[in-house]
Amino acid sequence: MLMLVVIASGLGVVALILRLFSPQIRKYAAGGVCRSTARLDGKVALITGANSGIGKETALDLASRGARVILACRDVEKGEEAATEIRTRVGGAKVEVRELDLADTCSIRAFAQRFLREVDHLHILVNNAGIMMCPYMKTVDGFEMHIGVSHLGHFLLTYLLIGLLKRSAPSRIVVVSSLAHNFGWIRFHDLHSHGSYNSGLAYCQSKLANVLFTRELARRLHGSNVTVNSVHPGTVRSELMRHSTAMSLLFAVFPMFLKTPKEGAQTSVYCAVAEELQSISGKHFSDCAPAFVAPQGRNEETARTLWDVSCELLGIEWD
Ligand SMILES: NC(=O)C1=CN([C@@H]2O[C@H](COP(=O)(O)OP(=O)(O)OC[C@H]3O[C@@H](n4cnc5c(N)ncnc54)[C@H](OP(=O)(O)O)[C@@H]3O)[C@@H](O)[C@H]2O)C=CC1
Ligand SMILES: CC1=C(/C=C/C(C)=C/C=C/C(C)=C/C=O)C(C)(C)CCC1
Repeated sequence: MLMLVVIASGLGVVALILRLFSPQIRKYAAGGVCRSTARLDGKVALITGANSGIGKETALDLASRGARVILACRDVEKGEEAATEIRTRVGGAKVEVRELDLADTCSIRAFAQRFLREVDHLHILVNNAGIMMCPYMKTVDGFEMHIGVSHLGHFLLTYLLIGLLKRSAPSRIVVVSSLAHNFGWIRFHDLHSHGSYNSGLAYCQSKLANVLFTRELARRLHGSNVTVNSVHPGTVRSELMRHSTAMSLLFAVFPMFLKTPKEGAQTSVYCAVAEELQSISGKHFSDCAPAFVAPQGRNEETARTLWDVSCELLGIEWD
């Protein structure tokens, strides 16, 4: 009984301290801000998963700088709602919605075909869409959902659009990864978790794949005036936690530690527009500053092997 009283009082004290210091914690949690005032008039930006969270706020920011922004969403209705909100918040915003399901290579190919037919330039590609800790699921093509959407889907999309990005240069690719890449490793022997599945590890693997893809692509794009950098957006209140009750609870109990989606979008925007990053490629950023990359994210051999395996799985040749 006494133990329970001690624990309850302890928790009460912690809650009180958190409440007292909430404004300070919020200020710290908000993180870095993109200070660039760069305009994007005449530029075209494409953002995947732009109907919610970080993607929507990234779209809003780029639209407010004058860019024509294409929201690539798997649910067009949700995309249109986001576009309407952006038009309301940014007068004269040039936003369009197009259907793209990264869990289906036919959808990715159809999206790219139409995009290449109808859009002349592409200056900014933000590979933002992602899914976290879902129950075991496969994409239409039989890939495990995390690696299928976050890595393989974006790999194919980038492959199909790379010619346009090169013709539109200077252009930039931003890959939204995560601090979670630190806890991942690429399971080449069982990339799709047929043997055993852990949703957290599957997420970490997909985010590590984002970092490795960024570095290998940067190496291959050297001299093309197309740059690619990866990003950790911070811990952000969004719909990403929808599959994890534990995470949702943790986030509900400690809201002051979380970034808003707008704060979470700052590093993506920074990598997309900052003048000082014009020729920076293959790097990882967090809070609008260079960030630590785990050793497994710096391994060139792993990056090359992942590249080859990805090409094979997608049935493409990309030299
Ligand atoms: N929130 C956080 O704390 C962190 C987020 N990140 C990364 O940030 C990125 C954005 O996440 P966030 O904004 O937080 O989460 P949200 O869940 O709010 O946004 C994810 C977006 O990805 C879309 N998406 C999911 N699956 C597919 C698919 N098959 N095809 C097309 N789009 C798809 C979702 O569409 P729909 O709405 O239809 O499901 C949604 O628009 C992710 O890559 C995530 O891993 C990284 C670190 C921390
Ligand atoms: C422990 C702990 C927290 C949990 C942080 C977590 C669990 C972050 C997860 C980040 C993710 C999922 C990144 C996505 O890529 C809070 C809520 C900050 C509050 C303070 C204590």
